[in-house]
Amino acid sequence: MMRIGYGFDVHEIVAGRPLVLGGQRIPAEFGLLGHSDADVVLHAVMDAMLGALALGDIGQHFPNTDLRFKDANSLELLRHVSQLVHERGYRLGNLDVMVLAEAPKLAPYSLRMRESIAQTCACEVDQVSIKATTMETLGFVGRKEGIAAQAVVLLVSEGE
Ligand SMILES: Nc1ccn([C@@H]2O[C@H](COP(=O)(O)O)[C@@H](O)[C@H]2O)c(=O)n1
Ligand SMILES: C[C@@]1(CO)OP(=O)(O)OP(=O)(O)OC[C@H]1O
Repeated sequence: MMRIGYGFDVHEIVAGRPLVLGGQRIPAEFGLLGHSDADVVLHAVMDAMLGALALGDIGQHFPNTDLRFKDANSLELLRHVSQLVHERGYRLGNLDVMVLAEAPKLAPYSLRMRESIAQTCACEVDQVSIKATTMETLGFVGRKEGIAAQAVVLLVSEGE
């Protein structure tokens, strides 16, 4: 049995916060606004994993009104979601992420992001893909007002 899931998230660019994407601190003169560490990549990945099993979304599992998640490390939230997937009898087949960011250039950090996700989800690095695109200066991404990420995930029944 296989299940597919899709996730999307956006966070606003602000000064004075670290930029954390895919569980990695990325050098930049700005960060992202959020209740948690605002890791838009991991948020899209978690929503895709939850969506694949019709388990709701991250806002339901980790409410942004709950002080336990203030400045939360999203890798810890991903570990929890990955555990839920295993408890339901599934494992990650593969996941593919598209990051929409005008800056910074993310390709140099892609492997490290993939490694942190793979380690947290107990899978191989080649099961995790992270790509990035600019929006060619168009829209809120193009104006450097925010960064967005989309993710698709395939989950496979344990044993298959
Ligand atoms: N934040 C980004 C955006 C893009 N890249 C890489 O550059 C390539 C060209 O981007 P376009 O938006 O002009 O198509 C893209 O394919 C990525 O390899 C990046 O690393 N970080
Ligand atoms: C991850 C959570 C945790 O409080 O925080 P935020 O940083 O607000 O991120 P968002 O993607 O807006 O919502 C999900 C929340 O569950």
